[in-house]
Amino acid sequence: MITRKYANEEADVVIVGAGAAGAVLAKELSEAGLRVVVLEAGPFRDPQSDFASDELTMKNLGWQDTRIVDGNNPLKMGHNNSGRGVGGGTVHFTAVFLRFHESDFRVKSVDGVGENWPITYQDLEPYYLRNEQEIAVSGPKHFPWGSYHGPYPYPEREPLSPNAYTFMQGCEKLGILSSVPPLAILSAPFEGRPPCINRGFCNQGCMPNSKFSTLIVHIPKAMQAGAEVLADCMVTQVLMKPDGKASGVEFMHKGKKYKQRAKVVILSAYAVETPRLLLHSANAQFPDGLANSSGWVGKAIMPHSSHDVYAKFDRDIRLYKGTPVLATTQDFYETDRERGFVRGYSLHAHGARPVSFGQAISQSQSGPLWGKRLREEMLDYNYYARATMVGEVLPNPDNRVSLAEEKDEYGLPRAKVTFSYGENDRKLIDHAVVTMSSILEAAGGHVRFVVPDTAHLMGGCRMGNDARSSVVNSYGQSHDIPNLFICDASIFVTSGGANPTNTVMALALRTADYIKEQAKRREL
Ligand SMILES: Cc1cc2nc3c(=O)[nH]c(=O)nc-3n(C[C@H](O)[C@H](O)[C@H](O)COP(=O)(O)OP(=O)(O)OC[C@H]3O[C@@H](n4cnc5c(N)ncnc54)[C@H](O)[C@@H]3O)c2cc1C
Repeated sequence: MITRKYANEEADVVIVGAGAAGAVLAKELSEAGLRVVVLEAGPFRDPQSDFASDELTMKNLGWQDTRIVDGNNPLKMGHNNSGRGVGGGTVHFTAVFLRFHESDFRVKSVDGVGENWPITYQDLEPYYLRNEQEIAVSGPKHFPWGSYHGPYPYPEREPLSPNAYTFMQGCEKLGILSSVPPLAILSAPFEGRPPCINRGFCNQGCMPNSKFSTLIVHIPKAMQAGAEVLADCMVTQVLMKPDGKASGVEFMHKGKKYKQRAKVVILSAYAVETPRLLLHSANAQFPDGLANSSGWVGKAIMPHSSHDVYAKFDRDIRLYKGTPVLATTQDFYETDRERGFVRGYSLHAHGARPVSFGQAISQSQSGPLWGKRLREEMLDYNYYARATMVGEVLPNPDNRVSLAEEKDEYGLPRAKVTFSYGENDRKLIDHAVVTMSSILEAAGGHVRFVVPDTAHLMGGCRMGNDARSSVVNSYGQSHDIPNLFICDASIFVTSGGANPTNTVMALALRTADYIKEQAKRREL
C-alpha cells in the first residue's frame, strides 16, 4: 500500500518521470500553486547512504530493463543511456552543462539537412540563463564558442586533471582553442552544498552533493512547495476520456495497480520510455498510439556519436583523477564544407575509471581483447589519456523506437530501438577521431585504442509547427490531445554537437511557464 495525497482526487498535473525535465516541471508548477503528483519508476535514493564509490554497484543508477536493439549500429542501452530513480539521468551524468548554438535550431535553413526547430536560440536564452543561475554553474570567465561567452555564476573549476592538461597541451600545439567547460558542479559553496573535492565519482552518483542533480536540487524544492513525489511507481498507461482528452495515468507499485487522475498529463520519461508509453497506450480512438496522428511517435531518435580515443604516454596520466571532463573544444562545432560533411562536434578530455577503461579497450576498433592480453593492457591504465567526442547525428525517421513482440514483467511490449548511422554521421566521426588522435599525439601520446560508442539519446517525439510532421508544438503540447504534454529529450528536433541537459531543462522551464499561463487563464 502507498499513502497518496490525491488517491481519490484529480490532481492538476501528473508528471511521469522525475529526471532532468520532470523534476524542473514539478518544482516550477508546484511553486506556482498547482497540485502536482510525480510518478517515478525507480527508487528515491539518499546520496549519503545509497551512493558507493564503486563502479560496478552504481550501474544500478541506469535503466537496466531489457530493450531489443537492432539496425546496423545497435545502441548500447543501460547505464550509458537513461537513469532510473528520482533525479533520472542527472544522478549519474557527467554534468557538462553546455548550451546549444544558434545554428542548431536552424539546420535545415543553414545546411539543408534535418529539420528546423519551431523555436530559435533566442527563445531558449532566458531559460538557459535561469538554469545556470539556479544551480550555480561553474565556468570560465570567457567561453569562446556559441552565443554565450559567460561569465558563469561561479568561477571555473580548479585544479585541472592531468588528462585535461594533456588535452589542452595537445590543442595548444595544434593551434586548437580549448577551455574548461561549464559544469553543473560547484566550485564554491551554494545553498548548503559543498564545492567539489575532485573525487571523480560523478558517474557513480555524487556522495558529497557537489554535483547538481534534480534529486538534490529540484525535487526537494518541489516537495517543499507541496508536490507529491511517488517513487517505485512504473506508469503503464496514459488513460483517456471519451472526449479525446487524457484523464490521468495507470501505474504499478509493488505488484499492485493504481490510477492517478489529473487535468494535465506530462510525460518526461526520456527518449525510449516516452514513445513506448504513447505507442502501447493505443485505444480504439487512437489505434496507432496516443499523439501519433502524424506517425512520428518513436521516429528520428538520435544519439550523439561518442567515439573515444585512448593514447598511451610515457608519463602517468591517471584517468581516475578529478572531475571527468575538465577540458573541451568546440572549434569543430559549426559546418565547414571543406571537411566533406555538415554540422560538427565538441571534443572533451574525458576521464575513465578502471572498469570502464577495461570494458572500452576490450571492444576497440582494432578487435576484441580478452584474457591475458586484456589484463596486460589494463596494467598500464595509469599511462593512458582519453578524449571523447560529442558528435551531431542527423535525424533519420528509420532510426526509431517501436514495440517488440516480447513482453516485460508488467506484460507491456518491450521497447525495440533501431539505429544505423548515415553517411554524414560516419564522415563526421572519422574526422573527429583523426582530430582527437592528433591532439593526444601532439601532447606526446601514442594512440592505442579507438572505441566506438554513443551517448545522450534524443528525439522520438519531435516538436514542430506542423501537426502532420511532428508530435508536439514548441511547448511540448501534443497536437492531438491538448492536455497531454511531452517534455524530455524526446522532443528534440536535431541533436546538436553539445551535451543536451541544459537544453532539456530550458525546454522544461519554457513548458512550465506555458502551463502556468494556461492555469492562470483557467484553460487547463
Ligand atoms: C553516463 C551519462 C553521462 C551523461 N553526461 C551528461 C553530461 O555531462 N551533460 C549533459 O548535458 N548530459 C549528460 N547526460 C545526458 C542526461 O543524463 C540526459 O540528457 C537527461 O537526463 C535527459 O533528461 P530527461 O528528463 O529527458 O530524462 P531522464 O533524466 O532520463 O529522466 C527520465 C525519468 O523517467 C523515469 N521513467 C521512465 N519511464 C517511466 C515510467 N513508465 N513510469 C515512471 N517513470 C518512468 C526514469 O526512471 C527516469 O528517472 C549523460 C547521460 C549519461 C547516461
